[in-house]
Amino acid sequence: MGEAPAFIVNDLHTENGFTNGFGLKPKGCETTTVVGDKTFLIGGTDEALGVKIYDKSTGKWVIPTVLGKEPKPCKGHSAVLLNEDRILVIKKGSTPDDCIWFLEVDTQYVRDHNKKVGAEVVAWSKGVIGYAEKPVVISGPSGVGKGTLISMLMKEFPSMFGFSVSHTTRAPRVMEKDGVHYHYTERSVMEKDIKDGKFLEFASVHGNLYGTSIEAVEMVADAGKRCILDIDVQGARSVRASSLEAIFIFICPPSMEELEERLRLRGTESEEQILKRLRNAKAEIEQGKSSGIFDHTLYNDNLEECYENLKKLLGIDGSNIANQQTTPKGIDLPAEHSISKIDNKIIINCGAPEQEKTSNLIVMDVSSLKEGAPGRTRGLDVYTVDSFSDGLNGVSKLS
Ligand SMILES: Nc1nc2c(ncn2[C@@H]2O[C@H](COP(=O)(O)OP(=O)(O)O)[C@@H](O)[C@H]2O)c(=O)[nH]1
Ligand SMILES: Nc1ncnc2c1ncn2[C@@H]1O[C@H](COP(=O)(O)OP(=O)(O)O)[C@@H](O)[C@H]1O
Repeated sequence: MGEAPAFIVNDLHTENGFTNGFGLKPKGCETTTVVGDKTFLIGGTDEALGVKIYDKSTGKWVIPTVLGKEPKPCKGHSAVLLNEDRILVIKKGSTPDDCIWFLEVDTQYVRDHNKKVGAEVVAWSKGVIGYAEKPVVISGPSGVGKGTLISMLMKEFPSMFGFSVSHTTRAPRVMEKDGVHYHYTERSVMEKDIKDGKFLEFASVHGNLYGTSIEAVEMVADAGKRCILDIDVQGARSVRASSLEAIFIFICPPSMEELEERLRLRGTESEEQILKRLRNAKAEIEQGKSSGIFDHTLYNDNLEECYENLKKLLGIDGSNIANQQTTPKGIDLPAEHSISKIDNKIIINCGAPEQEKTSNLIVMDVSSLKEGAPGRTRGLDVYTVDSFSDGLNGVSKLS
């Protein structure tokens, strides 16, 4: 997902315009954005979304570029200039699950490559913007019960949470499945992927390499679920320093003796591995308590109590679960909307609010927009406000 789409253009330019179906005649659903001498006309056909450029200095239209066939075209999109090189196209998806998509167009690329046949729009991104809550990072020493608590959470709220499946060089345990518990991988392969920038974080833990790929986190986000990461303290530190905004929870054992007993009863490690894990546990607990990385510490003495406390932290405990959505809700974008930009905020005006709706303005804050994996954009903060009179400073913040 999120790959830049291939653009195959065959002899497009004719006297009358374009023969590939990208006439892009103004039909009310195209938008134009001016960058210097160039006017970028963004429009859709029944099959895809495309950009056509009018060059004022030559008085000519240049070859249109296909942005992509996803989301499936349907009426209603608009575009706004993000900065001098980028146009953000806001596009309504064709199904309620699609919510809003954003496609980022690298105008520099379109300008430079508009004469090429078979070019690719490199900086093309898309994303479903929804209410997905901040990812949850869970750390703690081996045997403390992280996996057990996460399984309970995923079992009770299967549509709310998604697990970030890490990569590791350690061998699978008897009951573990490749692609479910971990992606089991060769060290050389993982090291190359790390070099290629595919990992959000990685660390050497108990003698093996572990890492969270950007893809692992994005797959959960793309499914509209809240991402759970089970990673060690070093990994948590790296995520803290990354662009991923998360909640950091450290799980502590009631005592070292209890931790040892749990590890031994689990029966998944060799004696040598158990001793190594217990040695590492002391340092991990010290760092977990004092590093300032973690927002919360939970003691896992009684499992049920600890689980209830975890749910409380995540705002899904018994007292307010009735008000919680079990699936993230997307932001609805009406076909009729207007778009404008004020500083780092893009404001989508959805018209007068309907009775059951409480808000009519969607604000996309692009001030912390960051590049994600190739072809993706992350860090777009989206929230709604009821009207301009509310100001733009965080009423009903959604993500
Ligand atoms: N930094 C980092 N740590 C990870 C990752 N995945 C797992 N870990 C940590 O690696 C440690 C060992 O995990 P594992 O081999 O499954 O053993 P367990 O903790 O005893 O169940 C644990 O502290 C995990 O939290 C990852 O992607 N990144
Ligand atoms: N509160 C608890 N009391 C007793 N045993 C527990 C508790 N929490 C977890 N366990 C058990 O301890 C072992 C280690 O738990 P696990 O979830 O695998 O830890 P981690 O993922 O942190 O390494 C498992 O056998 C699990 O059933």
